Amino acid sequence: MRAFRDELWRAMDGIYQQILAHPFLTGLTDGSLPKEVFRHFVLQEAHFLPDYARALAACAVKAPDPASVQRFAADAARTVEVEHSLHVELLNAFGIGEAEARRHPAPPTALGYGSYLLRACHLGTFAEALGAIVPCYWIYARVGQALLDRSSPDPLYAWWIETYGGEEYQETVAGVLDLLDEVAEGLTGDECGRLLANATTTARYEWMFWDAAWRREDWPV
Ligand SMILES: Cc1ncc(CO)c(N)n1
Repeated sequence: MRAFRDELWRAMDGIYQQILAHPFLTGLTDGSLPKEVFRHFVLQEAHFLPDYARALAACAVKAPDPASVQRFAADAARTVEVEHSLHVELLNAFGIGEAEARRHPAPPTALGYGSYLLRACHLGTFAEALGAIVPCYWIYARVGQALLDRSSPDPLYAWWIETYGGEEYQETVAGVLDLLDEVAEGLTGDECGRLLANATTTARYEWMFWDAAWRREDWPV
């Protein structure tokens, strides 16, 4: 029997290929990505990560067994503690204080993506929430892996690539994918369809998040 994860990946693969080809990511590996663009990406992350952590916590609330509750609660805590603190360091590297980052209103795509995740994880069933959250993990893990060999001549960009391409993150994601396959066994066709639709929306937002950083997107009015 084919694992359900293969079906989920098929729903995202076309979008993933466009992510890899995006000038943001090709610029990371050849080091040509302008610093102001990466700075904008970090600012978007500063706004997005707290919502992402809350969405993970909502998954913990709906998780069907104690081990899964622990997995999502731990990832929510890690998102707040590790990722946010790393990004605070990056913000400092760019001379953006935490207060300034908070003062800057969340740019449209970062706000839209975080709001969508919260909506999907709060209003959906556990399976629907999982559909929305899995691509966040999986696309970052695949992007990190794909960029790892080429890495980057820029130490800051190389650090970013190693964070997501590294073994620890890969193991975290492998655990979530095992859970996805397990959960999918008990779903109806309709539930699988809703899970996959959410995954596609998240994959689109992932592309949009990089593209928004590339354009240094802000509110037009
Ligand atoms: C936009 C975005 N998606 C996923 C992750 C994975 O942690 C992240 N840090 N940021």
